[in-house]
Amino acid sequence: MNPQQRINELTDKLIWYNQQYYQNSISEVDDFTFDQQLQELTLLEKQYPELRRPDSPTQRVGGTISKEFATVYHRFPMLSLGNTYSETDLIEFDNRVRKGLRDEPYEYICELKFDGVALSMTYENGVLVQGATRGDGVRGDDITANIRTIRTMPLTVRAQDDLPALFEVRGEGFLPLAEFERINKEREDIGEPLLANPRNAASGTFKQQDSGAVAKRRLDCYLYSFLSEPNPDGTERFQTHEESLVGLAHWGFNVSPTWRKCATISEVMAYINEWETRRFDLPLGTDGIVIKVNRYDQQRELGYTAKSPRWAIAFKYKAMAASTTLNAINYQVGRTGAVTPVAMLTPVLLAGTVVKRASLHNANEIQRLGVELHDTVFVEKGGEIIPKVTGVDLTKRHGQTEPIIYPTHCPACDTPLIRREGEAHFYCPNEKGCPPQRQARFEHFIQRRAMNIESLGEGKIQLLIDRNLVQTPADLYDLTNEQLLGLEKAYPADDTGKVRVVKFGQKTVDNILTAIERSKTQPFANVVFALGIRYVGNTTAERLTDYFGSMDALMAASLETLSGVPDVGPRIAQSVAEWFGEADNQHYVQRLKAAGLQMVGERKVVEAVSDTLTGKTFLYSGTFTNYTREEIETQIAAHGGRLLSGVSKKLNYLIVGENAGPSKVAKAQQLNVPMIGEDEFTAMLGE
Ligand SMILES: NC(=O)c1ccc[n+]([C@@H]2O[C@H](COP(=O)([O-])OP(=O)(O)OC[C@H]3O[C@@H](n4cnc5c(N)ncnc54)[C@H](O)[C@@H]3O)[C@@H](O)[C@H]2O)c1
Ligand SMILES: [Zn+2]
Repeated sequence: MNPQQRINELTDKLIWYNQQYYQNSISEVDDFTFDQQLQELTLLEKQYPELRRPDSPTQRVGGTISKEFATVYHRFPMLSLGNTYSETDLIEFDNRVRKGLRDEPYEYICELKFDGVALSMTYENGVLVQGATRGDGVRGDDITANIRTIRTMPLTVRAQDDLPALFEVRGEGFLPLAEFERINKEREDIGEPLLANPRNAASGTFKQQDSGAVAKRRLDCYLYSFLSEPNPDGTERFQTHEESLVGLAHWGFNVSPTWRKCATISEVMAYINEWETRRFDLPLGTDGIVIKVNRYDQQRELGYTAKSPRWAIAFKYKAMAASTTLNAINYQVGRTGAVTPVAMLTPVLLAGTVVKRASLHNANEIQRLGVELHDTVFVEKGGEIIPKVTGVDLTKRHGQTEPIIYPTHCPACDTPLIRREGEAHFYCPNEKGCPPQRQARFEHFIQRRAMNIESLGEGKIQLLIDRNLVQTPADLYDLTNEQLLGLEKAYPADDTGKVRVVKFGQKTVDNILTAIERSKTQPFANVVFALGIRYVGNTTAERLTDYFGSMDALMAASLETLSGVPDVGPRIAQSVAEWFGEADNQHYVQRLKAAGLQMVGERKVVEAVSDTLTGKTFLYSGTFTNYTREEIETQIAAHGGRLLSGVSKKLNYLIVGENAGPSKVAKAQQLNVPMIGEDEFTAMLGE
């Protein structure tokens, strides 16, 4: 391939990766591969400057702006950072800095490189007025409503000291690891595809239209930069980056306490080494460290390239990888029947912990990796807690490897597996009889957010199932003291090496029976969630119970009615309708009802006030001065109107509030759906 062809190929590829990464929050390749290709392109362009394309990704910040949000122009451009994976490059960086500053003394501030999304927040007279993404560096997306959901982000800065009337702070928005795990656990629970990694999840979340949905994911942000115009007398608010970090923290901004001032590049190296493993104890993913010249006057002296400051550089850690042997694959069956392959490995030390298993995601992934049994594989730990298999060391492949034959039947109950249209996972369809699915169904039922019978956890359920005392969760309500007292079983050692003994003494039995009795007072929404209908998580359960008010009404609802419930899309509606359509499930619900569980909502069904809105359909978007979300819905229902879940030809009115979703507004315009404000709506009620 000649240089021109290679330059074109790399340019096209990198543009495509950038687009996927910044627009769709998808990583087509790992960062190391991306950075290597970018590096190769940079070198080629240096060698053949005349071949550099005007759209080259070496010349611009990779992000873009989107149509869904209003565009904002940054007062100060938001740049990228030069990056390196090598210590030699760092020493060269240090040499360039020394030369650039003509041997004047200087210091560095080292920070962790947080792996999330760059955000910029503007404050006017101490009030947060705008939050934006980096976009292409010059223009970004206005995501103020989403940024307001960050609990640690001050909406107003109440400082005693004189604040500049206008200033900007910048930082990295991220999804804390614990939150990432929680969301994925919940998604797994209700059969949703899992989020790939915390960085892409954060970036996808910040770009959602519905800030209510954003608020449910507890995003956070670490601030690392302060910008304002100089004081009227020409002096700067802060003289150094260090002062700005201290100042930000003092004003109540969330500054990670992990930064450190370093006098020399060897102190920087020590910081790098120290955090190479310590970073895994932090509450978020990090992928390196950032080194910045401390004094602002020196930063100005060093200046910028087209894309990044010359006074800073990112040192990136190569993903922590180890190589080991793949001994076997364990196929685990989840609550919804999804089969997940887990790699069983010869134990190996990785980022300070011994790793014995790693995720292989699904059948496609096994095929993509081309991995065989007894291969030497690479395992990596990224932001996530569970490491993953990322490749095969083909140089170590020997004659004894065996192709992996993906099971065609459930490893637990031998039912033929099925694959649904467009899904990567295989499923065992034997929901009721498959042992792990049955057990998971019980575990779902007893969890705190459902019926809260957690005293049955840790193997006790398994024993009840093993002894045939319960078939479905409804059987729990028939258990007696005599049946439970004295039950005992020793379970063989698992890979922790401990034999587990499950034993039902009188005290345990009392606790269990009390918890079962008490579960009858759990709210109706918890009962609906406990049923374990695919795609019905806590929030959806609440939406359904609010809307229908009783189990009878919910069971009788048609697919069409279900689809009209706010936040319930066609996919969920279908799943709910199918579930209640099965005779088995109807019988199950009847038994729970007979046991005395809550089958009606506590919130009373809305009382009719008038029929002024009868026959009219509504949808609202944004926030209102005189109504909360709930109140506006109540008003619509109380006056006989109906709420729709999306903009369509069937919609009569879109009620538009502050920060209304631009896509809804655009669609309403396109379909000629009248848009009304809050006051017009109030007038329609005729009150
Ligand atoms: N895998 C892919 O497909 C793919 C595609 C595009 C980009 N990428 C990755 O993204 C990188 C390019 O992204 P980039 O231009 O945002 O550069 P970058 O992420 O390497 O560095 C700049 C960014 O670092 C962040 N940052 C985190 N902590 C910081 C701190 N303490 N101080 C200052 N900034 C901090 C800021 O968001 C800033 O915008 C690439 O090097 C690559 O690794 C990957
Ligand atoms: Zn099965």
